[in-house]
Amino acid sequence: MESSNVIELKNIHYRYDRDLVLTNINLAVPRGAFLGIVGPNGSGKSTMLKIILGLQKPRKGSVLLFGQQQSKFRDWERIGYVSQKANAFNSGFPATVYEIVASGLTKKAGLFRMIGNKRRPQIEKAIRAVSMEDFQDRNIGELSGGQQQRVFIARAIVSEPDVLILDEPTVGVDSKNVQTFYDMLERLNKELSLTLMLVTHDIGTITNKVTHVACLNNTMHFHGSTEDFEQVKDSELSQFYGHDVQRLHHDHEHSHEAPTR
Ligand SMILES: Nc1ncnc2c1ncn2[C@@H]1O[C@H](COP(=O)(O)OP(=O)(O)OP(=O)(O)O)[C@@H](O)[C@H]1O
Repeated sequence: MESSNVIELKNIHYRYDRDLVLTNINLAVPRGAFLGIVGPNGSGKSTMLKIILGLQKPRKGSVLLFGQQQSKFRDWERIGYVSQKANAFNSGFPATVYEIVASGLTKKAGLFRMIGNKRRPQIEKAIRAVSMEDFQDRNIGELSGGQQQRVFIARAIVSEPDVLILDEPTVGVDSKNVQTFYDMLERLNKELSLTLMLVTHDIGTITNKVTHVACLNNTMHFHGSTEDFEQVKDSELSQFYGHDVQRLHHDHEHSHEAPTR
């Protein structure tokens, strides 16, 4: 039977040149989880994602994907990825939303290979999943940063992966749309049973969305369920970040409290 963890890192060490960027990293992502990875700038978050994706090779430790050693793993279409700064198009970029999403089906062949009409329902389903159906024929460069990011998520899920990995997807999303963006991710996680792994600085916004949290600062300071994360004291978090952090609490958290009188 396949492992219940879709991704596992065991005792990972990584350095680019001199200093260790990642030390003794252990992480297990259960099937169906929505994991938020937080940490200060330069703490190794993107590097950890690149190791999972096989783009960087760790000095020490092992990576398991769906229970299989990464070196033997071939089903890369099961893992969708949207990199940082994926949405940096200028207004003249000559491709429509539909074409960009369709290109997710021909990753090896490049952006503009023609795709037959029989794939149309699959492409339209991915566009609907990110609520961009009204913009299907628009040029990508004419959309806001947040809308472009949705299109890149549709491109990453059009091949129906089991896991979607996102590196800071709310960069370029204006603050009033961040919440609806996370609502959409929560919907993808629940309705499509898509395991989500997301690097973010929005620690306050994510704690009422994600099921698991990982706090990384070269080593793994915390990794566990959101309920357990709620028990981590704010003072410990500030210590780990090196500055004050604001953490919003669950909306429902106080509604269960007994009235004081
Ligand atoms: N290609 C590279 N060559 C050398 N050092 C690198 C390279 N990429 C990243 N680093 C260094 O590795 C460390 C971790 O970088 P990484 O991008 O993984 O951090 P991050 O947590 O994703 O940061 P941010 O939140 O700023 O995106 C940083 O000190 C960075 O300067």
